[in-house]
Amino acid sequence: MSCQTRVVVALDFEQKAAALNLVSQLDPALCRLKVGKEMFTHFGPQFVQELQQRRFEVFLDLKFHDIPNTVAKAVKAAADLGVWMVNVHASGGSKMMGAAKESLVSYGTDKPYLIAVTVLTSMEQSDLTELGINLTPEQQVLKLAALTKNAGLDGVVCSAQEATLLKQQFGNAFCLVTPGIRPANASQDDQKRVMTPAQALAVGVDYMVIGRPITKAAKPLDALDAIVRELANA
Ligand SMILES: O=c1ccn([C@@H]2O[C@H](COP(=O)(O)O)[C@@H](O)[C@H]2O)c(=O)[nH]1
Repeated sequence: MSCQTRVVVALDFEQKAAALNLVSQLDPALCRLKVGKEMFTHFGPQFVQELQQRRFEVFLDLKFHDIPNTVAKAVKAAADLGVWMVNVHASGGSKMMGAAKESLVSYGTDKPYLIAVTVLTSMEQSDLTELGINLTPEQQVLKLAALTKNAGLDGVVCSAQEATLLKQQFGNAFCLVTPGIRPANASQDDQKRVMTPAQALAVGVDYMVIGRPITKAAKPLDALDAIVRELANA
């Protein structure tokens, strides 16, 4: 996998025109795009289709978390939309994840990657404690990743800080998708478990989701280029 295609640009914009202005300057051979709750709620499946018509592979980041039947149907709808990757919350449990996986069987090799969110990268120890979880973020990620692996999903969303442990435990084919990527000196914003692109590459991350360091930069293309160069030189 080339270093460039590890980058998934998170399109979190209020205005579709602003998102498309950035997209029109991007090369689908060099990055993928992520559509999350904000833009999907504003602009719906049609926006995903517009990106796909521009030849981008899309990660639909809606983090489904509901009863098994509902999640299975939502995941199937994402597959019908032709997305490259879709996700659910691992904390929805094995039955929910198993139903999601089952809903993709009929798509054969055309199915999207199905991954599960472990512990959000914006969360730290105190956030888990507040929820009554008396484990470290790393222990909780490991627990939810094991559940995900046993349910037969393709991988997890985690932070790059857990990548070494997860690759050791579950092997290289278990896909690790990591938000919380911040170039050195960039603002962390609300992210807590962060790493730089070069550090994330070194610990074996498969895909890096990067939003504000690119989309809020004065020159977004220069910011993306700098990240791509950092990865190429790592
Ligand atoms: O644990 C998670 C899961 C998803 N996200 C999403 O990734 C991007 C990150 O954007 P930045 O601007 O680079 O912080 C965003 O769309 C989140 O919804 C995450 O950050 N952490």
